[in-house]
Amino acid sequence: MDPLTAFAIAALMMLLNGGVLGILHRDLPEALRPSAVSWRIGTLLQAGGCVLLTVQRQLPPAFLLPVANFFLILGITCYWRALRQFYGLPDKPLIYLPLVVAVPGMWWFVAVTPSLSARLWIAAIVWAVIMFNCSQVLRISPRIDRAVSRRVLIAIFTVVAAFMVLRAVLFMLSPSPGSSIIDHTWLNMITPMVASILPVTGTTAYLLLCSERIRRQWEHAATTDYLTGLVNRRIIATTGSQRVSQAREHGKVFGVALVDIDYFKTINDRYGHDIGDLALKHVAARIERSCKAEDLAGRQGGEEFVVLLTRDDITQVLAFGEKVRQSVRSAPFPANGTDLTICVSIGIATLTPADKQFDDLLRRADQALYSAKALGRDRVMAEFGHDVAKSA
Ligand SMILES: Nc1nc2c(ncn2[C@@H]2O[C@H](COP(=O)(O)OP(=O)(O)OP(=O)(O)O)[C@@H](O)[C@H]2O)c(=O)[nH]1
Repeated sequence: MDPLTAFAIAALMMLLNGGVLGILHRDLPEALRPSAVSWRIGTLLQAGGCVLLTVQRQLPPAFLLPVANFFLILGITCYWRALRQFYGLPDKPLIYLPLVVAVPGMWWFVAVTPSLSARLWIAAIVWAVIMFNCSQVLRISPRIDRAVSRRVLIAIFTVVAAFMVLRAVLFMLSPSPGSSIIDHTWLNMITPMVASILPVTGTTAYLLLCSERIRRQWEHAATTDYLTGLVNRRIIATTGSQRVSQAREHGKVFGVALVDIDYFKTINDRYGHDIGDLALKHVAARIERSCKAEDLAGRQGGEEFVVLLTRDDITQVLAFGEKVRQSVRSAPFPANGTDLTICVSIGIATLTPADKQFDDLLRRADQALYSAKALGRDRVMAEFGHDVAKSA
């Protein structure tokens, strides 16, 4: 097989991948589509560049080589753009700078001062710069994305960049360098294969990156309360059961605080549901501020929140409840031009040997909360009628 046939096969594979991505991208969520479209354009441009390289014997090099390189470099620039869009980074015209510099340079070293080695170096540097930036976009986002496909893409960008530089170096070191990129050297043979790694294998890795993002979004939606951002009832129940076992194993005090906004219906009726929602977010934020890293706060439903606490002794659990109550009371929040002070009632229960499961603990915290409401609200009650504020 000669290098031109290899370029033709590579172009065909890229076209197929670009076509498949074109069909599949409609299945992606709205937020991922701009990035998928950029990736698809990148793949089709790469294919276009390879098609042009297959007909290079038929067209004048001064026209063909700059145009083919324009397609190829714009293609990888589109990958860079696609990754920036994927991670929500703003569009930056500067990403087209390598293209703007490289294409006239290519033309110069074909038409004015012909030099294959200069062209190879321009290609090597430009590809390395763009590949490096693509991997940087992926590298700075590990907290958002721990997908294996992210690491695969970084590896692909690194391999392609390294190959382009190696190709220029080997060409310079070769005792009898070929006069064009269609000579039958092993380097020219593997060039189309390495060039197709990105649009072919890279596209698969990119699609897996998208599917991992979708999976995470589903997982987040299934575990998080959409309004407050706290975990939902389901996670509280499963984590609560785990913490019961852990507390028994390590001899720690495990407590539950049920936090309920007082007269919440009145807030809704007087100020409207939107302000009610703001009040829920406000209380959620005050609770989170009072939590330690190992605590877990969640929304149980309506205007009720739950906090799972592991402490050294019971007084620390009770102190947490009082801290939350005072934190909410002391921080009015803006509602329709006025500062609204809201209060919460809190019921607290700690794990006892008699508790069989997490629900038993939750039930006793609920009874304590009921007492706090019955005694006039804006207070913390522990189980068995222990009024925290009064005893402090
Ligand atoms: N804005 C808003 N309101 C909600 C939401 N979920 C439940 N509610 C409202 O919360 C109110 C709860 O009212 P009640 O159970 O009577 O509680 P309350 O008025 O706080 O009374 P106490 O708890 O006894 O002090 C109802 O009006 C529900 O419509 C929500 O997500 N957003």
